[in-house]
Amino acid sequence: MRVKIAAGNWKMNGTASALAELDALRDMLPAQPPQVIICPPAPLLHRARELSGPILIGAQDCHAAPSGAHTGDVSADMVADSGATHVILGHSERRADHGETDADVNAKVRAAWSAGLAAILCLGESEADRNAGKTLEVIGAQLAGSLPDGATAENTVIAYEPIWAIGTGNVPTQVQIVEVHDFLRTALEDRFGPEVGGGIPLLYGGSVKADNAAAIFEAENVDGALVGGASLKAADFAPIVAALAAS
Ligand SMILES: O=C(CO)COP(=O)(O)O
Repeated sequence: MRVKIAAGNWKMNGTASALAELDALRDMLPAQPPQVIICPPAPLLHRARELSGPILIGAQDCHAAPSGAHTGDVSADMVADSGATHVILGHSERRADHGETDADVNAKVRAAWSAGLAAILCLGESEADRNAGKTLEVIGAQLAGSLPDGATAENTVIAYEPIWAIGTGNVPTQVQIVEVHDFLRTALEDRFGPEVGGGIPLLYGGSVKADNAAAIFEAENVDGALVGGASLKAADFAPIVAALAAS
């Protein structure tokens, strides 16, 4: 059985006072929680890990190089040294804001694996791609280009995040979610074999809230969610964690 994962991406939100939400979330976890991962901004990683208890901590990016003259960047080793176990890579906001290509993301995933981190690899089509009927083509190319050989169920999580659904309240239909997740599952099984490809968790991300989470988690190949806005407050995120636990 695949691991279920509720991951929260705080993006560029939160200073030290926001860690009270992490503390509160710990107390709101269900008796049999899924894997819960909170990804705060980099300056909070150490302190987040100190108080997160059973909640795992992830970063939102890492550099592909192990060290060197890269002002402002953070290496995968530094992320691991903070106590984090995961790193989000290839998020559409980084692809847009920092011009990250599939090749860049591929190199970052390899750096993450070398540091012992699991990569949460994000893929997603734009609204124009979808309207042009190119969703699966775009997702397939991103998967092939961004995910290196060597992926396993332990070192990789894939998050499908349609760009037009992020922060907009526009959630895809269940049919659209199922189509992409089934496509990703088949692509992973074709490339890595049924055991490895069948074991890599697939998350949905984009406007997941307490009131739509349970329906999204019904799909066979949806193993959890990568949540932005609704992960910032424990009171908003805890019901999503509970819905996943009950799914
Ligand atoms: O981008 C996301 C998570 O990485 C999704 O963000 P929202 O949940 O705010 O739409």
